Amino acid sequence: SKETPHAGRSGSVSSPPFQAADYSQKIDVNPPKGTRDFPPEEMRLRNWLFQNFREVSQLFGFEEVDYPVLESEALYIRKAGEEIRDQLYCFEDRGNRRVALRPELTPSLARLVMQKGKSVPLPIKWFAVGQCWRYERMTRGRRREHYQWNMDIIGVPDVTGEAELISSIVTFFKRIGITARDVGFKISSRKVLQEVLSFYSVPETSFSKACIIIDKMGKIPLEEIKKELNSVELSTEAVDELLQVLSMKSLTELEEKLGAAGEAVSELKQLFSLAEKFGYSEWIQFDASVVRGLAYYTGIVFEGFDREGKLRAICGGGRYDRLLSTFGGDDIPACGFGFGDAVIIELLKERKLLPELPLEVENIVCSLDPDLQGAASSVATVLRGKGQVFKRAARINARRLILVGSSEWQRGMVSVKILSTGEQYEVNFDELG
Ligand SMILES: CC(=O)Nc1cnc2ccccc2c1
Repeated sequence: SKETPHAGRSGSVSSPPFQAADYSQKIDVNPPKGTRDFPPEEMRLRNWLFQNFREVSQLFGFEEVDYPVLESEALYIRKAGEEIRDQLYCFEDRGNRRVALRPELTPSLARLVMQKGKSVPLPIKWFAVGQCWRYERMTRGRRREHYQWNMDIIGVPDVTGEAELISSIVTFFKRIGITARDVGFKISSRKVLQEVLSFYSVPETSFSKACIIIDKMGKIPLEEIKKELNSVELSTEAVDELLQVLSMKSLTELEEKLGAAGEAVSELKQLFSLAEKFGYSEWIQFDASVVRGLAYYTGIVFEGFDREGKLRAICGGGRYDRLLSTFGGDDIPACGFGFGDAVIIELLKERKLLPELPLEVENIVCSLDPDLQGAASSVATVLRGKGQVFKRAARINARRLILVGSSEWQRGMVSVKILSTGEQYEVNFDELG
């Protein structure tokens, strides 16, 4: 029997004549489960949000980068029990390669930094706004894609990196009308956990697993948390001590527990004093329960939260000094954050801060006479090309209607109407430019 020909298959097999698909059955006009379309109005809001992401990133001297949405699955195979791993949108492509739609941007950044190696001087300050994917059983009806704004600083070993990143997010919030009364940042360090566990000679491999389990606090019962911590070789004594430290909300309390000599306390104190200098102290608080749900964080971690407590975390980030070595590279200190496009829009809706973004058109050119279509096109072309005369008008926030009428046109004139004021005047076509 004749094999059905494969696309891209060379050789003499003749493929059947192209059959237009038979759409007697109407196709499903909705996008795939968990994904969104962006019709014009939604697209204007998205562009407004992303424009603010980009302008803040550039204010802080970050350069924009991007990576393929499809990456090798190997970038995300971490064995710390992360949710992001269980929900990987992965498959085998036609070349039998294991690939995945990226669930986050940081591994791609690490890959590119390694690829660039010594050719890029440090510190590297890159930002990206990219679509990320997860494959969830639709039982939860949650989205399978979202856009994430990331800013990362590579090559800065001290907490000035984290201080600058938090400052950029505060700057973003202020630009869109969010204040320190609306949101705050919970800040801690994974070195708190490390120093507690070091008292109990817990194996290094348990560290990131313990972080992922602790990140589930408040989402699953405490008994379950304790059991899972036991299962990664934490003794009951270690677990009790840990839970007691994680409930701390003041650095003074933490210092009494861990002492002032350790890196955890000294780095947090340094970060809080830098926050004073940046002028965002009112936005941040120490909260030892923050660990974040990504395995690779090694130091300071932070998350933006809504003070009314109705929404999930707005953004999150921290230091990840070991990520490059897990990819077989040399370690370079790094820190960064991710900021999703979903929760922030929910927050703006809640606070009645969504911007009014009407369709904006500078000029409307209409011919009053069917055989003046060509003339109207000439006018529109001139306006699209230069339109200097109207830039001036635009400065006074004019919205104009340019009318091409036969009598005016015979005198080489077009009439201009400032719609906001109703004022109308004639302009010589030759002077339009
Ligand atoms: C609130 C929301 O949409 N979250 C969301 C949606 N899609 C994702 C896709 C990948 C990773 C995280 C994701 C997170």
